[in-house]
Parts: sequence; structure tokens; C-alpha cells
Amino acid sequence: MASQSPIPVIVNGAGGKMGREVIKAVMQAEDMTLLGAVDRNPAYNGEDIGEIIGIGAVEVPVLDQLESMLAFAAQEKKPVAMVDFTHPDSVYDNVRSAIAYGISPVVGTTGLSETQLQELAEFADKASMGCLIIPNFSIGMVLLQQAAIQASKYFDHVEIIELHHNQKADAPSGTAIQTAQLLAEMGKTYNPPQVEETEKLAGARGSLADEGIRIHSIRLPGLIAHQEVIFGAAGQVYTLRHDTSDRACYMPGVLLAIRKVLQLKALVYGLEKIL
Ligand SMILES: NC(=O)C1=CN([C@@H]2O[C@H](COP(=O)(O)OP(=O)(O)OC[C@H]3O[C@@H](n4cnc5c(N)ncnc54)[C@H](OP(=O)(O)O)[C@@H]3O)[C@@H](O)[C@H]2O)C=CC1
Ligand SMILES: O=C(O)C1=N[C@H](C(=O)O)C[C@H](O)C1
Repeated sequence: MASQSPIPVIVNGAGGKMGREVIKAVMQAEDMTLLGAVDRNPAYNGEDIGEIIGIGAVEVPVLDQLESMLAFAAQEKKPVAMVDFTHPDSVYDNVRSAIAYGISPVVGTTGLSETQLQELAEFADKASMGCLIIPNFSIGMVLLQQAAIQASKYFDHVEIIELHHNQKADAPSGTAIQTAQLLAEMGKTYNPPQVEETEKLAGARGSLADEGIRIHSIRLPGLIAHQEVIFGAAGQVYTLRHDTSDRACYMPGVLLAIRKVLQLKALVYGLEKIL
């Protein structure tokens, strides 16, 4: 694995909760090297990212401008990957800039709209660049989604509950939206109405996603990231649940995506496509 020269990696959102985990994972991966760390927080600018995240100096200063980092990385002789864990407001522009500079994006940031995803796919296609957009990097969630797809063949009623920490900007979660899409792709409409419903408080029945699937979002301190997919039928309830207790759970998926993105020439959405 380490016989070839290591993959240069930029981490955008390096000082955030996920960015910090990615820095540690890349530092430990023998086939990768940390080329750059970007974070908009002015307090981090010029500081060693290793010192900031508590692993000791790694000789990589934080830059606060992604554009400067990408311009520098574009001079590399080897293909470079950029991991983005930032914010729904910035991720679209970050991905466009990376592709424009010939840097391959691995995107964990959620909150991209359908239109934005479509535009990024067209942009990556035109540039013949790989781009991975992964709403959830944990293997447990891929397995839950596969189990849900199986169950959807036998159950016509399903709702999703996603539960996250209360620092999360977007709702519903990217994972819940993707789970609903996967179920919708099974070619049926769920939850045929049984009675005429009235919401006495707006939002009581959650948000309505594709094909009649409802998503309920809970935000509380003490939570990290959790999801239930609940199927119901006469006389039975089938519940699938995934819980995260540490953001380290996402790192095998992130490292796999960094390795894979450099082999791609188009945008790919979802971890299940690269396993
Ligand atoms: N795909 C997956 O498996 C996972 C995806 N996520 C997603 O990743 C994203 C980041 O999550 P998390 O690390 O928990 O969030 P954090 O808020 O901890 O970190 C986000 C980082 O991005 C920076 N940032 C915020 N807004 C902007 C902006 N407009 N432009 C540039 N940088 C910005 C923050 O800086 P500052 O502190 O200054 O605001 C911070 O450094 C979210 O969308 C989340 O849903 C999270 C976990 C797993
Ligand atoms: O914000 C988070 O924490 C998470 N975001 C992703 C999402 O929106 O699905 C993935 C995971 O749920 C954690």
C-alpha cells in the first residue's frame, strides 16, 4: 500500500468536529499525506493544525482561504483530494472551486439541494473529474439502508426519525433524505392515507419526503447521530436503528473515499456505490 507515493489531501473545515477526526485519520494513513488544512476561523489562521486539534505539531499551518489552498495544491505533480466537512451554505462553491482547480472533492457536508447536486454532477462530468458526495460515511448506515430496501418490498407503511446533536445546521439530515430516496426508488408510494388528518400544530407529522415518506427530526444535546426507519403493518412493527457514539465511525469510509475519488471521472453519490 505505501510503496507508491502518498495521496496529498486537503481538509476543508479542519477545525470542525468532523474536520479534526479527518486530520487524525489522514495523519495515521500510510498512503496519504496532509497537504493542507483550511478553516475560516481567524483564530486558527497560520497556526499548526496538529497543535489546534491536540496531536502535536504536524508542520501544516491552517489557511483561512480555500481558494489560495486550491491554487497551491494545483501545482502538485500528483492528483490531490479535498475533503469537505463545512456547512450547507459553502459546500456548493467549495466543490465547484475544487473541480475548477483540478482537485477531487470528497464531500461529507450535507444540505446540498437536488438542483445543486445536478449542477455539480454536470460540472464534474464536463471536467472529467471524480467527485464523491457521501451523506453518511458509516458502514452501519449503509447496512441499515440495505435492510430498509429489503423491508420495503413487504411493508407499505414507513416513517423515518433522525436524531442529532443540537449544533446541526440542516434538517432533515442528509442521511434521512437519502434513505427516503432509496425507498422511493423501489417504485412504490408509501403510507396510503387511512383517515383525513389535521395537524393541530404545524409540523406535527414531520416533513413529507419522496413517495409519501415522512421524516421527523430531533435535535438535543447529548445526541451525536442516530436514525430509525420504522415499518408498520397489521399487527407488527419492524424497527431498524443505527447509533453513533464516536465520529471515528466515519473514518474508514472517508479514507476509502479519498482512495477511490482519484480513480473516478464523474460525480458519485452515496458510500454504497464505492464499497
Ligand atoms: N457525511 C457524513 O458521514 C457526515 C456528515 N456530517 C456533515 O458535515 C458537516 C460538518 O459537520 P461538523 O464537523 O459536525 O460541523 P462543525 O460545525 O463542527 O464544523 C464545520 C466547520 O466548517 C466551518 N464552516 C462553517 N460555516 C462555514 C462556511 N460558510 N464556510 C466555510 N467554512 C464554514 C466551521 O467553522 P466555524 O467553527 O468558524 O463556524 C467549522 O470549522 C455538516 O454538514 C454535517 O451534517 C457530519 C458528520 C458525518
Ligand atoms: O451533522 C451530523 O452530525 C451528521 N450529518 C450527516 C447527515 O446530515 O446525515 C451524517 C450524520 O447523520 C451526522
